[in-house]
Amino acid sequence: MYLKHINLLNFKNLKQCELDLTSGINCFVGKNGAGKTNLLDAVFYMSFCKSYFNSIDSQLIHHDEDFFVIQGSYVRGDQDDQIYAGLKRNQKKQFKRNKKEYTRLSDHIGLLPLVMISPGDERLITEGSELRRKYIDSVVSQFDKPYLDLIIRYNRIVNQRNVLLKSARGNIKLIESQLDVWDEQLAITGEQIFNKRETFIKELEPVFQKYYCFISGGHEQVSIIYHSHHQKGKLTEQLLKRRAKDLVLGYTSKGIHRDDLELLLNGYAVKKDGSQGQKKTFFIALKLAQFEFLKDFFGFSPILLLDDLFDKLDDERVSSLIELAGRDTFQQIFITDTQRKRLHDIVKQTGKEHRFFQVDNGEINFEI
Ligand SMILES: Nc1ncnc2c1ncn2[C@@H]1O[C@H](COP(=O)(O)OP(=O)(O)OP(=O)(O)O)[C@@H](O)[C@H]1O
Repeated sequence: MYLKHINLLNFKNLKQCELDLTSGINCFVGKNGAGKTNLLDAVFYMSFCKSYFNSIDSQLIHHDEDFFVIQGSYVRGDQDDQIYAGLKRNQKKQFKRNKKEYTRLSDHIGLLPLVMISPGDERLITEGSELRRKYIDSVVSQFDKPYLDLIIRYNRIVNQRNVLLKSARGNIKLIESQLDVWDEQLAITGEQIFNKRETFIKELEPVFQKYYCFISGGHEQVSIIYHSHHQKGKLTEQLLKRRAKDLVLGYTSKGIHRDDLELLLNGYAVKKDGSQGQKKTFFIALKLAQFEFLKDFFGFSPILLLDDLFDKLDDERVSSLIELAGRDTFQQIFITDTQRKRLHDIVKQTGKEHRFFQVDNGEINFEI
C-alpha cells in the first residue's frame, strides 16, 4: 500500500500543492518552519481523520482562508483508493473514500495503516501517564476494533461514577448501592481492557528491545513494565477500600484509567537518566516496534513518516537507522530534514527508489 498522489489546499501553511510520490522514499528538505512537517501531518490526516499535532481541526485551515482540502490517491494491492478530507470553518468535516462519505470515521481507521515518528514523541517518555495510555490505545485500536468501544464504555462508566461521587456531597450512605453497581461495571470492563493491554505490551517489548539494541549497537538494556491496579487483586475490593477517599476527591482513583508504563534504560528511568540521544533512540525503537506489529497484523507495510529523525543521534545510530530503512520491511517512507546533503547521503545508502522535494515557505516543488 502506498500514497501515489497528494493534493492540498489551504492545509496549515501549504496553500496549494500537488505531488506525485514514489512508493519508495520521499524526502522533504527545507528551512525551519517551511512546511515539511505540515505535509507529513496531511498524510497522517488521511489515515487517522485527524492531525497528529493539533486536536482542533479548524486550526489546520490556513490562517487567511475558510477551508482546507486534502486529497490522496492510494494504491492498495490491485485497487486504487481516493481519499478526500475537507473542512469549512464552523462546519462538520467531510471525510470520503471513493466519493462515499463515512458515517463513522472509526470505520476508516486501519484502512491505511501508518506510523509517524516525530521529535515530539519524546513526550511519551517525559510527560505524564495519560500520554502513554493514549499511545497504547491508539495502537491497539488500529488492529482490535472492539477495543475502542471498550475504552469508550469504560470512560463513560468512570465519568458517571465521578458524577455520582460529587452528587453525594460527602454523604456515602446516599450513593452506596449505586456505587456497588458502577464498581462492578468498572471492574468488568477494566479487566477486559487490562487483558488486551497486557498482551499487547508483552508482545511489543521484545520487538522494541530488538530495535533499540540494533540502533544503539547493543550496549544498553531497555525494558517496558506495565503497571495496573488490576495486577493488585480484585478491583471491586480496591474500589471499596478507597470509597471514602474517592468521595473526598470527587473522582475514581483506581482502575485502568490510572495505568502506566515504566520505561527503563539499564534499570533506571529513561526519563531521568537518559541522554537526549538515548531518549530519541527509545521512542524511535518503540515506534518501529509498533510498525512491525502493525505490519504483521495487516500483512503489508504501513506508511512510515519520519520527521526530523537524525538530529541528536550519533553517526553509528544514524547508520543503523539507514540500514533499517533500506530493509524490505519498510515500503513507502516520508522523511523531512533541514540538511539536504545529509539526507541525500543517507537516502542514497539505502539503495531504495527516492524522490526529493524542496519546501520553501509553504510551497513544495519536486526536484529533478
Ligand atoms: N493554520 C495555519 N495557517 C498558516 N500557517 C500555519 C498554520 N499552522 C501552522 N502554520 C505555519 O506552519 C509553519 C510550520 O511548518 P512546519 O511545522 O511544517 O515546519 P517544518 O518545515 O517542519 O520546520 P522545522 O524544520 O522547524 O521542523 C509555521 O511557520 C507556522 O506558522
